[in-house]
Amino acid sequence: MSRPAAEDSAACHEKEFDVDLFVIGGGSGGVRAARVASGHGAKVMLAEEYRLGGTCVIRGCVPKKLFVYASRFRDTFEEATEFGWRLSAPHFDWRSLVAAKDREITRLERLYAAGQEGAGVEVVRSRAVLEDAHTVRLINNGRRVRARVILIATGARPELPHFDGIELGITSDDIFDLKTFPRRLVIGGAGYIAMEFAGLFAALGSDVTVVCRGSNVLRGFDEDVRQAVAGSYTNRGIKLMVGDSIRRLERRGGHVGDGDDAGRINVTTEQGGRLVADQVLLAFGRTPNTTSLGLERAGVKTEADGAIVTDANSRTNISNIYAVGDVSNQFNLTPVAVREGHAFADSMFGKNAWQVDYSNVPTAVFSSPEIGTVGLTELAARAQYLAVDVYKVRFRPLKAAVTGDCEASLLKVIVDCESDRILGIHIFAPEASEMIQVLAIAVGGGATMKDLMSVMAVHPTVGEEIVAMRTPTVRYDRREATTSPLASAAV
Ligand SMILES: Cc1cc2nc3c(=O)[nH]c(=O)nc-3n(C[C@H](O)[C@H](O)[C@H](O)COP(=O)(O)OP(=O)(O)OC[C@H]3O[C@@H](n4cnc5c(N)ncnc54)[C@H](O)[C@@H]3O)c2cc1C
Ligand SMILES: NC(=O)c1ccc[n+]([C@@H]2O[C@H](COP(=O)([O-])OP(=O)(O)OC[C@H]3O[C@@H](n4cnc5c(N)ncnc54)[C@H](O)[C@@H]3O)[C@@H](O)[C@H]2O)c1
Repeated sequence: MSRPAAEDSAACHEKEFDVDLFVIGGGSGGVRAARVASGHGAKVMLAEEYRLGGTCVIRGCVPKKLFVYASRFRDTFEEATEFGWRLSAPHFDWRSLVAAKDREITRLERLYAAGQEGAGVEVVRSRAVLEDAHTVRLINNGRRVRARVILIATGARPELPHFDGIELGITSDDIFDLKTFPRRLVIGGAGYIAMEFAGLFAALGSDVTVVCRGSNVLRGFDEDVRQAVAGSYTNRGIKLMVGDSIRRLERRGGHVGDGDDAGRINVTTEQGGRLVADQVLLAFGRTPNTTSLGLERAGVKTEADGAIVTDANSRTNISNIYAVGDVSNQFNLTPVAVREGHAFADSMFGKNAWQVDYSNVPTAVFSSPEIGTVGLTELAARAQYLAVDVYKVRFRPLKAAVTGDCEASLLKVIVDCESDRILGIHIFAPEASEMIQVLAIAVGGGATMKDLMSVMAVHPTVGEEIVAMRTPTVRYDRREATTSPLASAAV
């Protein structure tokens, strides 16, 4: 598609601007916004300082999921023998996995570049910073670009607290490219990244310890799911040190840069625990990329944590500057960044203005088994609604009957008693991410428990359990101040 010349495009009629839209950051939110805006006829320039595709493609969702796939072969090999297969001892080669991952993200990066080019977006490989509310400076060559509208889509980076020796740790940015497989991995934090990498590295053969500051992992998730995943990880040999955090890291020998990036690290925890690790993964959350971006020169307001303050249209306090994705630190998920970028571009440059609906954003943790969740947790529902029914079932998938796996899957549905509407669904089971994607359609559409029960099952599947629920396990009723166990289901 040919790009409209500056003089032809709507805003660049005003000759004071070089482009209609300047996008800072070529990650999930930025590339979507740039492509869609260009499709609406805007003259668009996008600056990316590292690699096109951003966190998700280069060092987030995609490489992580590839590693998760790799890790699941361990169970598959073991289970296969129960189903009659005879295999010679499988051997895992870390470097081959890293190389396969590199091939795929390079392919995706090229696709992203082609997508931008095909849409007529001018991509510049440079860090970009704001000079004022309409001027962006490219650090590579000092060029100044005047833009009618600026979109900040710079994402986030790993948050690092302060403790001695923290520089010996690595973050999720580094873990995908380690030269040597870490036989002993200590992980600080117990959120998404900690739990996903704990699970996958344990399955690949690492001895994993998670140091969790809180009383349980995955704060904010449904309590039953938190307990289920903690129990499952413990059964799989992952050590969970709850109520503790890392105090100090010290090198024990070996040198960084000697070709072996596993240097053996002594880890001391606040509770006096001592551990030895080849690598220490720091997974303490992420902080918005707003440092040295020139926001103060443009007058853009941020929160104390650096997040850009935006309204429901992703607009900042400066009327021509917008921000989407992790840089506004709300739902730090790829599909949210993408949708924010799309809504911004349609609303600003197309004929259809719309806003992102943040209710019922589904999410998954790619542990094994997975967690899938949408809507309110049981505790949140009980706080917000007068009467809540909780349907809960624990079961063993059919495959487990043959493999002898004793791990129970969990399905949980939270329902508003007054309207019968489903408020939340929480799953800890194989393929929970796939199930929750589809169930989110029902929850977002206002489905009731009666609707769910009326659906015919697909048999034999894991998902059929969710349409087979008939009686609530427990009812919390503040109208009558009662809590009644309603079913003796095996929970
Ligand atoms: C390990 C990990 C796993 C994850 N897994 C999932 C998952 O399974 N599912 C999910 O939904 N989400 C996942 N996420 C979150 C997801 O990656 C982010 O929410 C998403 O990438 C945010 O998109 P974004 O466009 O806001 O920012 P990003 O994708 O981070 O893009 C920002 C881009 O801006 C560039 N940049 C920054 N500053 C400048 C500047 N001044 N000039 C030029 N360029 C700049 C950066 O280099 C980067 O490419 C994961 C994150 C991590 C870290
Ligand atoms: N599957 C997915 O969708 C997926 C996967 C990975 C990451 N992400 C996104 O990336 C974000 C970042 O992931 P994350 O796991 O780093 O963050 P997180 O917010 O999920 O978890 C951070 C963890 O660090 C702990 N923590 C924070 N500060 C600490 C300190 N000083 N000492 C000890 N513990 C501390 C918290 O208690 C928590 O357990 C996620 O919130 C999510 O939005 C999503």
